[in-house]
Amino acid sequence: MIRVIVTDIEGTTGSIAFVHEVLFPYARRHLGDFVRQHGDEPPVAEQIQAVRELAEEPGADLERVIAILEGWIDADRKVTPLKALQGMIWERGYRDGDFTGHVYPDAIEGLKRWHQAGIALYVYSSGSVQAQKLLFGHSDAGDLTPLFSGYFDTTTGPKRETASYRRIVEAIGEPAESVLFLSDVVAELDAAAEAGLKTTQLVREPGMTTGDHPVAESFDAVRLDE
Ligand SMILES: CSCCC(=O)C(=O)COP(=O)(O)O
Ligand SMILES: [Mg+2]
Repeated sequence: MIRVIVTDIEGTTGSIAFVHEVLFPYARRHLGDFVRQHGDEPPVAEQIQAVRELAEEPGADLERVIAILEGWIDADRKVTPLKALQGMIWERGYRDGDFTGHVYPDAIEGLKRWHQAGIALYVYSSGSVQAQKLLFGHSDAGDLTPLFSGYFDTTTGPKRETASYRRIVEAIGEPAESVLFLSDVVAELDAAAEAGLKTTQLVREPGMTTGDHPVAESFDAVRLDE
């Protein structure tokens, strides 16, 4: 019996286009100014130092750090310091009303229905926990954060590694087989299934690569009894 649902964001609760055509370009546009203005503040300084370590360039000055981060945005690297800084930058965009978080109508309804039925809902995204809370807190349908019991990001581990899902299940405190993971990416679902979770792939676009997981075109079609 499914007691917990853990959901991916990009391609699952919301569109890939929103992330790649709105969020990433906004972060890229504001990255340089943000790092120059806030680089001395401890939460930002910590991530700048993490960039130097991850890039193995301990002597990188601020402009070099900015260039490394811009390269990582362009390559869609799911690395923690970039994801943490993007979350901080998006905060202003949401606050100023430059955009709202895209969530598919069927996802909004599905999340509300499952929450109402007593199923605990969690998010697992490469976007930082701050970014996740911002997206659902400033969604097209208003504040959806009361629906969620918790959030996981790359500080728990990469989404394509089985160990990440073992950590999530341990943190949630439920048996793996009572946890359903929703994602559009087969490699993420494979890793979750390897850890014993139930899985369903969201196939929102025709022609997407599928694997050995149940598929659903929308949250309406997600089965909890498979
Ligand atoms: C939290 S919204 C931004 C999502 C993001 O930065 C990203 O890289 C998408 O990752 P996901 O794991 O949701 O596919
Ligand atoms: Mg995804």
